[in-house]
Amino acid sequence: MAAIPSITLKSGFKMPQVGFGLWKVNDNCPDTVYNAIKAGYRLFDGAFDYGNEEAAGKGVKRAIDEGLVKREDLFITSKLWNTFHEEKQVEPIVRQQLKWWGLDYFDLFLIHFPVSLKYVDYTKHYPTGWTYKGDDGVDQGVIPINVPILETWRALESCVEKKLVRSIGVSNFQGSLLMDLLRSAKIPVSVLQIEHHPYLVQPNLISLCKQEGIAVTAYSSFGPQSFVELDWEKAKTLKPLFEHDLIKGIAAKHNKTPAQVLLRWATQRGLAVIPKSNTPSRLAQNLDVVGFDLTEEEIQSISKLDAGIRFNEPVDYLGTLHIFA
Ligand SMILES: NC(=O)C1=CN([C@@H]2O[C@H](COP(=O)(O)OP(=O)(O)OC[C@H]3O[C@@H](n4cnc5c(N)ncnc54)[C@H](OP(=O)(O)O)[C@@H]3O)[C@@H](O)[C@H]2O)C=CC1
Ligand SMILES: O=C1CO[C@H](CO)[C@@H](O)[C@@H]1O
Repeated sequence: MAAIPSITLKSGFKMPQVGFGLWKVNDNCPDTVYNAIKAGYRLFDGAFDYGNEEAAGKGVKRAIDEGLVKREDLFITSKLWNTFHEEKQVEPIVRQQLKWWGLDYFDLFLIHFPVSLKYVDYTKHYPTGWTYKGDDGVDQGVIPINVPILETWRALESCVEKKLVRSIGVSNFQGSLLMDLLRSAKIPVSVLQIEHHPYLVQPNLISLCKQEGIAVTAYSSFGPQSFVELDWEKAKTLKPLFEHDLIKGIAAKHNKTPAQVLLRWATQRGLAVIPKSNTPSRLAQNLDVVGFDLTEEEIQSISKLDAGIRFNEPVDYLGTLHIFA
């Protein structure tokens, strides 16, 4: 299997181009992380919101204790949840997340969504998520607060200065908001993590990042699949990419699986990917996505499936919760 290339970030640190996503990795998370390291994964994409940072840290610790890897061989990403955007909340929660992982620094820390919500006591409601119930058992929804992104960014810059975090970035930002942040960031935005699959290609946003030297990480690379798993109606209305004739045809030509073609379509265009799998054979297969090349024509034909369909849209859930009422 071909070695995983690295992307040099604006911070100067290197990020592996293929990593392992930790959302919905719940049962046996320590073993999954340990087995992923054994299979060759070096980047793990976590978040406060995934509720499994302590469990993931156990897998990392076991791999380090057994001498499979050293800390510096790994690239650990985590994210700031929406309820910690206030300046005073940022550093304490970064320190708490490091504690859960058993680490003294994160390689990368991202603002998870450009959505600032009222602080929730995570010792009572963990993970906080989009819907949490108050002590009275009533769904309080999520409460917006007036914290500009720059306040949160400054607090993350301070975490870099304190060496709690090596590189910082954002997730789920679109072009204009990213451009606004770039005007004021003192420490560069190293990474933008976005939903990206053939039904949501976002070519202009990716071009902007390329121009600015910001690495782009694609999440939900398999499109509907990740959301069908959650029973989201919108995802069920689209043809699963694994069953799409175009993707299946290209996969057969290269003797690869549709999943590998979808990941290669992204990596060959310079994006990083972070597929998640709870299935050991798929976990291994998703790492083998840099050692073959699609033709330019194949890449273009996959990109033409673009339908501008976004599954992970907070406005959908925020609207449902009537938080602005
Ligand atoms: N910044 C953000 O807001 C977000 C970040 N992310 C990050 O991106 C990661 C990946 O995205 P995510 O949405 O989880 O999902 P993926 O796009 O990685 O898809 C996961 C789904 O595909 C299945 N699958 C995985 N590999 C294969 C394969 N080779 N063949 C067939 N099926 C396969 C999995 O099943 P099974 O597990 O059963 O094998 C699961 O149902 C997340 O884990 C998270 O780290 C994701 C969403 C939002
Ligand atoms: O990263 C994630 C995947 O998407 C979910 C739904 O928006 C988020 O809650 C989660 O944090």
